[in-house]
Parts: sequence; C-alpha cells; structure tokens
Amino acid sequence: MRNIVLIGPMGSGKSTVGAALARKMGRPHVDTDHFFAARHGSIPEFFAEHGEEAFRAEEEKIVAELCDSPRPSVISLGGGAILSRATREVIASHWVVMLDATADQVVARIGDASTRPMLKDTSLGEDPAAVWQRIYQEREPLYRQCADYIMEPADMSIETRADTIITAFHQDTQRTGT
Ligand SMILES: Nc1ncnc2c1ncn2[C@@H]1O[C@H](COP(=O)(O)OP(=O)(O)O)[C@@H](O)[C@H]1O
Ligand SMILES: O=C(O)C1=C[C@@H](OP(=O)(O)O)[C@@H](O)[C@H](O)C1
Ligand SMILES: [Mg+2]
Repeated sequence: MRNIVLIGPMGSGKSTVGAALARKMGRPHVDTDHFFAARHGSIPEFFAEHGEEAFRAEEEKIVAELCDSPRPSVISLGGGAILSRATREVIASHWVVMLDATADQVVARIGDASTRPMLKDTSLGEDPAAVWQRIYQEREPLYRQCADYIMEPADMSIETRADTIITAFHQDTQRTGT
C-alpha cells in the first residue's frame, strides 16, 4: 500500500499542492505540520520553547504514524523531515515526490517568515531568502536521494502541478507494476 509523500524545501507548495492532489485523486490528505500543530500547538511557539531537536523528534514519530495509514493517502511533509534517517527509511516504501523551488519563487510566495521558524535564523546577518538558500543547499542531496519523481521549479499553477504529479504517478505505477 503506497502513500504519495511530498517532500521539498519550505514554500515549495507541499501543503497546497498536496491538498489539490488528494482532492483530485479522491484520497485523504494529511500534512505532518497540521498534525503536529493539532497535537502540540503552534510550531513557531514549540520551536521557541523546546528548540529544533525536540521538534524533529516529534516530527519523526508523526511521519511514521501517518505513513502507516490504513488508506492510501497523500502526505505532505515539513521541509526538514527528511533530515531524519528513520524518516528517510519510512518513506522509501512509498511514492515520494520532491517539489523543487527557487529562493525567488518562495520569497514571493511566503512573504514574511513569521510562520516558519527556520527562516528566522538570521544570526549570520542573512535575510530570509539567504537563510532559505543555505538550508536548501544543505538538504538538496537528501531530497533528491529520497525522490521517485522530481518536479522542477517551473512556474506552474497549483492545479497543473497536481495534474502533472498524477500523470507521473500513473506512468510509474504502470511501469513498475506496483
Ligand atoms: N505553484 C504555485 N504557484 C503559486 N503559489 C504557490 C504555488 N505553490 C504554492 N504556492 C503558495 O505558496 C505558499 C506556500 O505554499 P505551501 O504549500 O505552504 O508550501 P510548503 O508546504 O512546501 O511550505 C502558499 O501561500 C501557497 O498558496
Ligand atoms: O524546513 C523546515 O525545517 C520546516 C518547514 C516547515 O514546513 P513547510 O516545509 O511545509 O513550510 C515546518 O515543518 C517547520 O517550520 C520547519
Ligand atoms: Mg507545508
């Protein structure tokens, strides 16, 4: 039983494209960040109070729980979830899509960084776009290594992205017989 798992950098559209994809496929959509917030409250507040390491530990448990869902689902991960080796192993048995993006696209989309605590790390004197770029470069090899399908950062609407992923999923399913 394979879920469709969306990974990629912050602001690449995992949450919004995941919702559109699930609607079009008639699958449930779950977002690890929404699940986290329902269980632990606001993510920025959790980061401020407990720090990133505690967030990652809870995030890892949530990904494992959600991937174990009884119905094939679309699961949007948070951008840093793939930092966990356990998470990389869990998602390996599902169909994983990397949504790629550029710093310019993301800055235009998410505006201020108040809802994404990772972008607040301006200790090196960087602006949010530079922080995003630095984090992206650190994680890019992991995203690519985990992905069955990579959606390059073309300017496409959310609906078109979802349709493109569905086509790729059906082609891959036919090719591999899974
Ligand atoms: N293809 C797209 N075109 C335009 N805006 C987009 C696109 N994908 C996402 N967005 C917008 O970018 C913002 C961040 O998207 P989101 O799904 O929260 O990203 P992520 O979950 O990867 O951090 C949202 O406001 C969303 O509506
Ligand atoms: O990249 C990251 O480390 C994070 C990305 C966020 O999710 P999105 O990628 O959905 O924005 C959220 O999990 C948290 O703020 C940390
Ligand atoms: Mg998201």
